[in-house]
Amino acid sequence: MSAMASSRFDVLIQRSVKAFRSKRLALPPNSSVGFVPTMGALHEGHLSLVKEAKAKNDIVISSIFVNPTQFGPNEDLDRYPQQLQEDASMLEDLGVDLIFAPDRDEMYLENHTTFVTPEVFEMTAEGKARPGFFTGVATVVTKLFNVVQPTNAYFGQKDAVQCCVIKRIVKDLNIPTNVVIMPTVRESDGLAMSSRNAYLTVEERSVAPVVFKSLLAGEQVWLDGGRVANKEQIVAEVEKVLKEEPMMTEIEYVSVDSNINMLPIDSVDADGCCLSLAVKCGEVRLIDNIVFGVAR
Ligand SMILES: Nc1ncnc2c1ncn2[C@@H]1O[C@H](COP(=O)(O)OP(=O)(O)OP(=O)(O)O)[C@@H](O)[C@H]1O
Ligand SMILES: CC(C)(CO)[C@@H](O)C(=O)[O-]
Ligand code: BAL
Repeated sequence: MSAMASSRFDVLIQRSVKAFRSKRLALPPNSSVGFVPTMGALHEGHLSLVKEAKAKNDIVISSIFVNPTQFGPNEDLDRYPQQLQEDASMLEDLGVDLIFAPDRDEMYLENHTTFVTPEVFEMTAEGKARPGFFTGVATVVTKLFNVVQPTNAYFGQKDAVQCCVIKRIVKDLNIPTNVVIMPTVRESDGLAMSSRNAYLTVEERSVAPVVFKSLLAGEQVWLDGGRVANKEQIVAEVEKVLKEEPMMTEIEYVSVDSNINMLPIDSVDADGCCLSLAVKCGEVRLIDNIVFGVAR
């Protein structure tokens, strides 16, 4: 993250835990605090979380931090999009009260050794695809919660397993924060908004909506079967639709799981499921999911 040598956002953005804490302590006592953690490069998906936080809380705080511990060795940590000034401007326009945007060294002191590992979620399809990812997420979110001390924290359904992980750490570690999950915001052609969509070429972007279309085709199998279907039928339909698009170069997984905890289920009855996938569109990894049946 580039150094912020004196900008008009100096009051809004706090870069150290110490400075942030003194601002946090100065907030009116008993104010409800809504918190939206992000990695920046904000889009309407993030902003939907901020708007909800604004509507339901006295104070809104957002964080912008590209968390190194959740990136695998061959992932995009060093080229993850960064645009702190633009992000701060968008958050200011929405009435965000404070932004916590620490440097890596501020969040992870030398010899940092304590990690939060939500082991069971390593068994999810996304957990298997990104070993260590959920340990990185759980660790940084625990740290952020300890710094920010939010009343309510807002996360997007697009990252379905992440939502389950956060709910679980809050429960397991007695963190006094209410976790709110918001629906996935999509482009008009159905593509789930994501900061990494910026990596797509024009051609890739034009075919990327097939991801959402394939999920809907999977749901249709379930609907056509009278809201009962075996997982294999659903997965086969999703894969068929994806394979019709040559620019979808690799299907990492298509998975049908419990819509409560994202762990595998045997069959998909009227209680529904979460149908999720990860694919490579060219070199860009896209994830998406839909829930059918009972809402999460
Ligand atoms: N399309 C979306 N709709 C709703 N929430 C979203 C959407 N995209 C991201 N979020 C949520 O915003 C929060 C911050 O996510 P993050 O900064 O990683 O953005 P991202 O677009 O998911 O990035 P990436 O492309 O790296 O996955 C998370 O809770 C995430 O689930
Ligand atoms: C929750 C989060 C901010 C933790 O780094 C990140 O995983 C994200 O942006 O979804
Ligand atoms: N939105 C989840 C963050 C990540 O993929 O690293």
